[in-house]
Order: sequence, then C-alpha cells, then structure tokens
Amino acid sequence: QLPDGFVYVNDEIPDVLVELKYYSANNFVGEPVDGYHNNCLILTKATVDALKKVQAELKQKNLCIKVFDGYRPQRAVNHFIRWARDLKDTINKTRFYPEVKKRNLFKAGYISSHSGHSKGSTVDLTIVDCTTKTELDMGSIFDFFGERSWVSYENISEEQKKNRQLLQTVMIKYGFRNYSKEWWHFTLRFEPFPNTYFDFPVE
Ligand SMILES: C[C@@H](N)C(=O)N[C@H](C)C(=O)O
Ligand SMILES: [Zn+2]
Repeated sequence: QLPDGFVYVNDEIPDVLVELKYYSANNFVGEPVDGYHNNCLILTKATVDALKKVQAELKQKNLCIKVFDGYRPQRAVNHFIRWARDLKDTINKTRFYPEVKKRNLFKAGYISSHSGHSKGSTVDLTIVDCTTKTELDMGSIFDFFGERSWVSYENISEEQKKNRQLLQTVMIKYGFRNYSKEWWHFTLRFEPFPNTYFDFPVE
C-alpha cells in the first residue's frame, strides 16, 4: 500500500524499462542501498502522467525510457551519508568519481542529504532503442560524478550531444526541469509534495 498520490510506474506505463541501480550492488556505494527491497519504480501519479507523454513521443522514433531511480526513501539517502563519511572506502572511485574527492561529493552537488528523489517527483533516466534495449550513448555512465556529466559539457562527441539534447528536450517539453550537473536527473515542475521527504521502503 503506497501513500496517496504515489503509484507503481509499471502499472501505468508497462513498457518503461526499470533498472534501479540502488537495488543492486552496481552503484557508487558498491552494495544494495537501504530501503530498496525490490526493482520496482515508484513515483507520484503526476510525475507518471508526464512520463507517459515522454514515452509516447519517444516511441514514435522506436525509442523508450529506461529509469535508474525514482522515489528514494530517506533511509537510502542516510546510507549515502554514512558511506560518504567513511573516507577509506574508495572501492568505486575510479568508475564513479575519479576527479572529485569523496569528501566533496555532497558539497559539489552530486549527492544531496535531503534529495528531491525522496519527494517522489524526481527521476533519473536515459533513452534506449525499443527493439534492442541498447542505451543511447550519453557520454558518461549514470552517476558519474564529474564535469563530464554536466548537461552543458562540451568535450563529448556530436552523437553524444545529440542524444543528451533529445532527452533534455523531451523531458522539458512535458513539464520537467533538468539538473545542470547530471544529464539524467529531472524533477517535475509543480511537484505535488514539495516539502515532504518520504521514508517508506521501495517494495
Ligand atoms: C546520487 C545521484 N544519483 C543523485 O540523485 N544526486 C542528486 C543531487 C540527489 O541526491 O538528489
Ligand atoms: Zn537523480
């Protein structure tokens, strides 16, 4: 039973691909994150209504959305905070934050101690080919914390710029605002719970 206003995204848009990175160990922490008990994407209904339009437009080009994170319980954010305090654990530094000191990841804006994700209307996503499920090349992996992930980063190929631009354009068209430091991160404008950080588990 989800709080009023929240839905399971695949009940509403069955063909959205979901790979919640924090449900697995394939993330910057290197282990499953607290509060993720299932690979099921939860968002506010208002957000899903907007995403439905994004998906419909992309499907005209045989493209689909693939989501890496949506609603994120506060206990997951607390796990990130605990992980960040352990400065000796740099197991995934090379892959996810080679140029930023671990102690600066929050200060630099790559992780929040109170995240928009916990309000249920923020989503991390990319675009895939509907047939092959291959991700479009966006010029950096999801959760690469560094300038290469900035929306306006110049030193990537024309193809990568075009793919980023497609994602930015379609998301903004249907009511989202982007985040300049992470090409994959979008928040619904006029989100329904702008002041509430939820903490129910993802299950
Ligand atoms: C951790 C990363 N995926 C993310 O979501 N960063 C933003 C800034 C956040 O924590 O809200
Ligand atoms: Zn995000």
